[in-house]
Amino acid sequence: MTTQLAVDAVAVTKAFGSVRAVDDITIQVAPGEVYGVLGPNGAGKTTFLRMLFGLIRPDAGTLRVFDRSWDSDGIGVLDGVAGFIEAPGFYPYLTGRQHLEGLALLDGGARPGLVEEVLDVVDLTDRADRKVGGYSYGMRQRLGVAASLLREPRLLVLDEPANGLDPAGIRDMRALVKRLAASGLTVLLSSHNMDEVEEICDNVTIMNRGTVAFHGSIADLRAMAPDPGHLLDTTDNGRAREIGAAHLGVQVEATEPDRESLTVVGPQPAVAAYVADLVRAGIQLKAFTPTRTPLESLFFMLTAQESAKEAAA
Ligand SMILES: Nc1ncnc2c1ncn2[C@@H]1O[C@H](COP(=O)(O)OP(=O)(O)OP(=O)(O)O)[C@@H](O)[C@H]1O
Repeated sequence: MTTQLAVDAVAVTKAFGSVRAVDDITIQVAPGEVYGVLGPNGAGKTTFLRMLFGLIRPDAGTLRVFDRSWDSDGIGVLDGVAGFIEAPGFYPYLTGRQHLEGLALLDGGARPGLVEEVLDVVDLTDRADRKVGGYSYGMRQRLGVAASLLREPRLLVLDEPANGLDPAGIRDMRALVKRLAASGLTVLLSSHNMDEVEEICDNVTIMNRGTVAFHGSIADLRAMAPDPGHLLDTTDNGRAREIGAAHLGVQVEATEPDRESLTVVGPQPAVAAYVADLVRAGIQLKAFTPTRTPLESLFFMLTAQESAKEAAA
């Protein structure tokens, strides 16, 4: 028995003039999973999602959603699919509830109680009768998700849902996506934040300049991640470097460009042993802070190398 894929995009390409925004991308999303499309600005994430929603057509490749394609099924592709590209738009003078009731009417009417249900899911019940003009950005994003849920979708597509949110808004949005995923909904989301994708996704495609830089599970990604790095400043950085040179498993170097502090890279136990040796040698730590997380470093490595090559050229 074959499982019908929620999204089955094979060798999809889209160019705008000389820019290949999406270049031979294959993305397959199984039902029930949370799939992340991760990449820096301009990687092609939104272009891919716009093709999925039929807003633009691919130049090449095939794109099927629950086994339907734009060519053979037209708008039927979007049966069971909901979401938004970039930020959802609302009328500031209408309340959250009025928006949802209006949208439900436009969509042919919602079953009784559904508006209340989706308001509850996105945690907006208390604010439902306030005008959207007074909503925070995070509340508007959540209202956008509520509007999508009115269609009772099987697949929810979100384009950088946490973009522009403050830390509390980011936390709430991630919690919401996790709740939706736990309810069995398939979620495809784009992001440029590695932590976000690690926290909420099962599988990920990392895009860079239209192409796939990595494709696989979050566990595979973690296995590829480099050792964590720390910025270290001590009362005697010269001696700290010498002690580092004698320590197997850690790399201690002057931090570029000013070389005033040290960068320590290595697996956590080796770094802890090195720091303990510094203390034993009477060297005091003035600063010891993590630089990028291992996954952030990996994301940077996967996506920055090509950009750096182009900049150099
Ligand atoms: N309608 C368009 N016309 C011309 N170029 C476009 C168009 N849409 C996208 N592009 C270009 O295609 C590339 C990919 O853009 P896209 O918006 O898909 O990236 P993204 O990964 O979503 O980035 P961001 O995180 O900034 O939204 C960029 O170089 C962009 O300038």
